[in-house]
Amino acid sequence: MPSLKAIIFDLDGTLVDSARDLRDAVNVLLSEEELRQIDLDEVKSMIGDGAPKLVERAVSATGGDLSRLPTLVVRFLQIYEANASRHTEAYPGVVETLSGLRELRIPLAVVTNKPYAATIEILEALGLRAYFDVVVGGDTLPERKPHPAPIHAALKRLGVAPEAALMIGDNYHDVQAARAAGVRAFAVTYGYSHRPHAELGAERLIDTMSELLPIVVNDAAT
Ligand SMILES: O=C(O)COP(=O)(O)O
Ligand SMILES: [Mg+2]
Repeated sequence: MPSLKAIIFDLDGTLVDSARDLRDAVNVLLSEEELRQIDLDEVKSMIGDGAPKLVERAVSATGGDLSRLPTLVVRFLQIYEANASRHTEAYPGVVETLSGLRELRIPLAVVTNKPYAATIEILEALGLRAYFDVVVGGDTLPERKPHPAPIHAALKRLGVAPEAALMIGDNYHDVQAARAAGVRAFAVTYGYSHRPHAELGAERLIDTMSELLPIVVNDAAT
């Protein structure tokens, strides 16, 4: 990858496993609404398209009143933002990889559909904030992935052309957004993909983040 000038990471399901904190916050909301609780697998199938969509899916799956959605999303964010990093942890190999990429002086960005405030809280709590030159949240712009605008915004702030960048995500919307932005995309085979990894359309699949650094180093050497 000789021309690689920046790497853009998705957050949930790619850098961090945040499903337990999301489940717990959703369940506080659901119990306030006197709706049934959801389990970890259910919440994983609902993550990926931002907080409003997560709340909509959870309320709809548990038979709640969707006409109150805007209020419920505001309440969910209050609950979640106060507890976003209790159980959330970086996946294996993430810290070493980010540190190795920084040593190679490759600019790094996070482009996530998670709201910006919770994103920063998690990155700071896990000691990851300093690795990233740019962080774009799900509420930073009017558009979010799979729209290419958040990726374009990150690249503009990094001063890097799309063809010199690589996106890494766990979900279809990451690959779609990257494609629409003219950026290459890899996908991880863990995380919360809603469809089989082979069908994500990624140029390459990686089973753990530890695979990334050797790929970047080897490609740069060829
Ligand atoms: O908050 C979400 O639903 C997903 O966030 P992600 O874009 O980091 O996977
Ligand atoms: Mg994700």
